[in-house]
Amino acid sequence: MPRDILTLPAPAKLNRMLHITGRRADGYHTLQTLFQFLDVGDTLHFSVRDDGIIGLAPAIAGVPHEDNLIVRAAQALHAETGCHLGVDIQLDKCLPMGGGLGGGSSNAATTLLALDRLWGLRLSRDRLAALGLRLGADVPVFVHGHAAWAEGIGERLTPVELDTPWFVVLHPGVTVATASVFNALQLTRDTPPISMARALQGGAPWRNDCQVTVCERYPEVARAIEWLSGFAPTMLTGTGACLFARLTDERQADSILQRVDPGWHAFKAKGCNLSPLHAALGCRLPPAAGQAEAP
Ligand SMILES: C[C@](O)(CO)[C@H](O)COP(=O)(O)OP(=O)(O)OC[C@H]1O[C@@H](n2ccc(N)nc2=O)[C@H](O)[C@@H]1O
Ligand SMILES: Nc1ncnc2c1ncn2[C@@H]1O[C@H](COP(=O)(O)OP(=O)(O)OP(=O)(O)O)[C@@H](O)[C@H]1O
Repeated sequence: MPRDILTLPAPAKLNRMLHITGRRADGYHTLQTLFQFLDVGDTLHFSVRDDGIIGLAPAIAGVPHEDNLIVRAAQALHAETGCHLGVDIQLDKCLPMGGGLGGGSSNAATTLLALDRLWGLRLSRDRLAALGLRLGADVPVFVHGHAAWAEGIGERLTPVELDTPWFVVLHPGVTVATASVFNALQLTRDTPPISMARALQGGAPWRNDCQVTVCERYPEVARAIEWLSGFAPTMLTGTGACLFARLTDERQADSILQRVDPGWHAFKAKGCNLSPLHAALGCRLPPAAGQAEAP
């Protein structure tokens, strides 16, 4: 008898603002960022198996099985709990890789939450987030599932309520390696820390400290930002290459999408304060510490 299949989303995230405030001894950069989810993303289908094998299909071109964050998340649960169950996972990949939308991290978080449920592990969200942090700096926010003010390397999270506009997200067709941006000599990495309240109340304009460096190295990103800024305020997410414009309504998004350069890939999406993953799992919103309108 085939087992039941659990189907869950792995949404994208945006960094609505991103400040780099320093660099730790281990090379990782300390950030202050506002994370928000989008109502679009990848989809994963899970089916438990008894033999401990972790199957994933289709493979992602250029990412060996053992390096895939989905497989690494499942293996991390095996190591943490001694569980001997396995799983077959089917991945419907929609999000661009290395786009600053956190697709790999989101895939990992969805796997952690799905297998926690399917394997009957009952680990706390904090423990799953700590496991996830070893896989990537963005995994904890996807595990906790609420829009958040993040500090540290992105793991110290405070839930917030942000405005939930429509966005156009544009991928300018170039791949940006996160590590190369963080290693750039000219990167701004000394932005003075601000309080969460000040960020949320618009006391400092929302910007992304990686944007200048990424635009210098990738002229196509600069060209795309200039084009999209002609319609609405536009910013890089994460270390790029994707950018997003915050719109007044869905019709404006549709109108922009009709004019996008054929060499670029763009889609519309709505901001969400509760992750679509947690909505699918039936989780309630935790109380938010702060509320904001984009300044
Ligand atoms: C910039 C953000 O997109 C903001 O959401 C994320 O912090 C990036 O998170 P991520 O893609 O999950 O990054 P990781 O896979 O953890 O790290 C990739 C590489 O980026 C650099 N890195 C990453 C995050 C960080 N806070 N400081 C860093 O210096 C490190 O060289 C690291 O080896
Ligand atoms: N399941 C996965 N999905 C996507 N990328 C994966 C996956 N597993 C491993 N990777 C690797 O992780 C890299 C980063 O992928 P991801 O899509 O998370 O980047 P990103 O959108 O730039 O994320 P971030 O905003 O966190 O920097 C990919 O280039 C790929 O080599």
